[in-house]
Amino acid sequence: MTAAKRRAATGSSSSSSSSSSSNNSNSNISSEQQPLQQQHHHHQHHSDADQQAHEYQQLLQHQHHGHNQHQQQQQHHHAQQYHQRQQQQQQQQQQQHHHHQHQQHQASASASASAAATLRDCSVKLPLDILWLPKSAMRPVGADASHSDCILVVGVSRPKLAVVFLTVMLISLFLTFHVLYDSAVYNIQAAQAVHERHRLSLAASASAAAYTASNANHLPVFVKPVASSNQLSHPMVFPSSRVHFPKTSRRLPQALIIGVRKCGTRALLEMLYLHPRIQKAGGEVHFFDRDENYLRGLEWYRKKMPHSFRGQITIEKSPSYFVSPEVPERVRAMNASIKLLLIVREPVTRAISDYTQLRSHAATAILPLAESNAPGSGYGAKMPPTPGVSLYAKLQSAHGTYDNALGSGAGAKETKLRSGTGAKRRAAPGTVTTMSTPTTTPSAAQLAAKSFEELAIFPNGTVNEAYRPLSISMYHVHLHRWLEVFPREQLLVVNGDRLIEDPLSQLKRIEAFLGIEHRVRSEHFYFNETKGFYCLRYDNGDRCLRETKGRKHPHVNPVVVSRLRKFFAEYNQRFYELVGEDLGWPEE
Ligand SMILES: Nc1ncnc2c1ncn2[C@@H]1O[C@H](COP(=O)(O)OS(=O)(=O)O)[C@@H](OP(=O)(O)O)[C@H]1O
Repeated sequence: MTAAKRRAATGSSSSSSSSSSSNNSNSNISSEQQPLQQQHHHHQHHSDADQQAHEYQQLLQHQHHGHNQHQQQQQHHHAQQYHQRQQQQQQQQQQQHHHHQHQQHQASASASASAAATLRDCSVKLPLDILWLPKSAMRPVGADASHSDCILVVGVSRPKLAVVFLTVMLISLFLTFHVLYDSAVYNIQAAQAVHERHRLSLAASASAAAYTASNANHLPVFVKPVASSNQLSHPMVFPSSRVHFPKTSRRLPQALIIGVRKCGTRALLEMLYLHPRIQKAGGEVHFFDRDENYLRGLEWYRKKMPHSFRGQITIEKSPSYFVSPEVPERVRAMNASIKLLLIVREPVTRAISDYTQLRSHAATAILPLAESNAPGSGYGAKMPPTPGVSLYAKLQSAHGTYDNALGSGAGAKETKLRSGTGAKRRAAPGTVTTMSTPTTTPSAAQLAAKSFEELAIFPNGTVNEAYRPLSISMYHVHLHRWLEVFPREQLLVVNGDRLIEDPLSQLKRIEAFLGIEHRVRSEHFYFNETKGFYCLRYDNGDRCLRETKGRKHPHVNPVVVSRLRKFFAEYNQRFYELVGEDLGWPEE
């Protein structure tokens, strides 16, 4: 279209050069001469504007038939006469001042004429030409049924440039929309967070007042009343209507569940997560107890943490922290004021739970080296442990391989990461593994066949204290190392047996210990008869812990249980002394 316009714009100059070709178009002369004659008569009644429009029409028609017109002009000089008449008529009509309708025609025709003039100047400047033209400037192919007087003409002279132009426009639009959308979503989230904090502060003040009034003289042991100012130490709503939007980020944990394995560490974390001020790491990170993780540095650890708002507490749990000697110092190096949660259970029950888990994964487990390496402590051994070998040394020797023996959860992950050879080490059922003591180490199948009684008690009746499920239950040995590094006030002992029976009592203690308001309520729990445990109730549904939590334990001979309880009585006393609380575990 633009090319056609260009031709129209340069029509007058090209007319002479096209005269030779027009000579070959004599057949068209009479047919085009007639309209010119008709125009001659017609123009006597037309305004100056109409004449300009016709002039422009002729220019456009000239795009297609210019050579014919010029031939016509050359042969009959009609065009010259026509222009002379036009000039005369213009003068007459200017003097007569035509009525308003004709002035409108004049305006549109002038625009068309100026557009035609502009074509000569601007046709190469922009890839897009947009023009309003009088409809008479077009020659419709078929019958014209429309009633409008003007048409919009868009021409693209440089399609590639036009495409680039449009693409840039679209990208700009998209980016603008994206920024607006992000900002809207962020504002909504921020407003919700501010609202939630405001609600929390109101609830905290109300509950603090009520609590002080009714329970001032009945504070439970180890629970410190928490000042409300401490509960919301980072106000985010400013006095004016200006709001400081809270920002989420990954933060290093301010509290750790350090163990003990099989005492309810997962249940505890999930229950705490009911509290809006608690954020939890998804899995067990094992940062402090695995050198390959620890060497990756704190930034690696931080990136394993969930996003949290300022004022929320991030908690991670890795039960093996409790029994790993290097961990307390490493934790203190990260945060000397971190809060530690230690959940314990009656030691023999815990050992049986541990055995149950090991047995259920026996197909992928190996025997703890401690049992085969410790003098006289192998499965085939009939002798009791050598006197003089310290319990701690035995625990150390048992440590590395015990974790490899675990089939799932922390143990499974540890098998892969710590040894890197877990798969190779797995013994096929019925075969003997080729570990350091191949002749005495039983296969997984043999392991699975061993009863708890056989593993825990030697035939001579002495306790196999190097048996890992038992050695982990000697809580005071491990806790001693922690209390050498951290003050007692920084550690809370959670009663795992009570957590099973009455979760709320333990959660209230923990909320107070962490300095957060009481938000976990009895409505958050319901007892699931099928599972035999409390399950969690959320706004969007109920959830029990998976089947690996709350397994049915095998029947253990009561004589063995009694024997073990007597054995642990002394250790338990030492533990009570360390924590300053008697947990009342049975002694036989
Ligand atoms: N509410 C609820 N639901 C299910 N299970 C519960 C619950 N509360 C505590 N427990 C006890 O948690 C025991 C598993 O402890 P852990 O989560 O610490 O195990 S692990 O070390 O992480 O493998 C698990 O031990 P087992 O009973 O031997 O399976 C449970 O007794």
